[in-house]
Amino acid sequence: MPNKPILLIAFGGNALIKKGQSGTASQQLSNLTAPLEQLAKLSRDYRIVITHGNGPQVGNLLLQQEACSEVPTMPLEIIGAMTQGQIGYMIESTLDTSLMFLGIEDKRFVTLITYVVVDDNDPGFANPTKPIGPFYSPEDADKVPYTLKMTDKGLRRVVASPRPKTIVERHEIKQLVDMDFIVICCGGGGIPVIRHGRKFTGVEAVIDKDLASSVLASEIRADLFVIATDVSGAYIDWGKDGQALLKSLSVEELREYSRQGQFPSGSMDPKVRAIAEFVEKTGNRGVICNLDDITEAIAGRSGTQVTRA
Ligand SMILES: NC(=O)OP(=O)(O)O
Repeated sequence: MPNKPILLIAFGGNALIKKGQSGTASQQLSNLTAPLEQLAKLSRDYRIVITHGNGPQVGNLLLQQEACSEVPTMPLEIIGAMTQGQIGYMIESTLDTSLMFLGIEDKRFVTLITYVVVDDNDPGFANPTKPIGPFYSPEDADKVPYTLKMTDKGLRRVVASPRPKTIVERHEIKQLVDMDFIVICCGGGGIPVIRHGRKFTGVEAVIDKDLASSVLASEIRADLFVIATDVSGAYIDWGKDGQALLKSLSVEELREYSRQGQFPSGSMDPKVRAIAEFVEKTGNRGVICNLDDITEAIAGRSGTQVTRA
């Protein structure tokens, strides 16, 4: 119903493949079960948009493409589009099962191919920062023909990641949401495109899904923006003896911790910036939480809760 609040929830691609897993289809489908059972229940009270990352999946598909010389290798934005179908299918099939078990037979859902406009002069093209694919040992660094960078979780291949400016299908997404479809979109941060008037051209990059989700959440005026990941929220002094979960704070306080460098640049800081931008633009609540705690976090009892005041 149109009067239900709009919840936009973003799942990390890393959260679909847990630490130590290779990322088989059955592992990813199994990892989706707990979050989607929660979302199926929440669909009674919220209009829902699901976005998702693709870092591990897009990197794995790229490796498969590069390993085969018999057929042409696709450019990165087309591989990103493949992950929208791949992960969208896994989310749809798991959601369908969850809705069926709850006896919610009339709920409709759809996965939408989504373009996201970027600027062709974005500095992200010259300085690759987006980690994709598997982790590498330091001994591998000299053996692979692509750029590796040390992230807070380990050594990974990195690709260009321009900032998202606008979501091309935002009106279609809003209309589907208002019809109470659960909409799965903006997969992998969206397919990066440059706009030339009415024409869009794909560019080789992977957009940060948290930043793209924040743009979409503001553009469709979501009432609540949740980033669900593999940790319980944003921590200060992460990895140190006194590390502490930030439970409830204002957007100014969150920005100040970010300025102090409290959040790792390749993982938590983009989530913090995405939530801060949404709260500043809309005045609505933003939450960072664990994938298993979505319901509790939406109720305000778990995760990091960020508000304007
Ligand atoms: N595209 C993207 O941000 O993916 P991850 O969330 O998997 O890093």
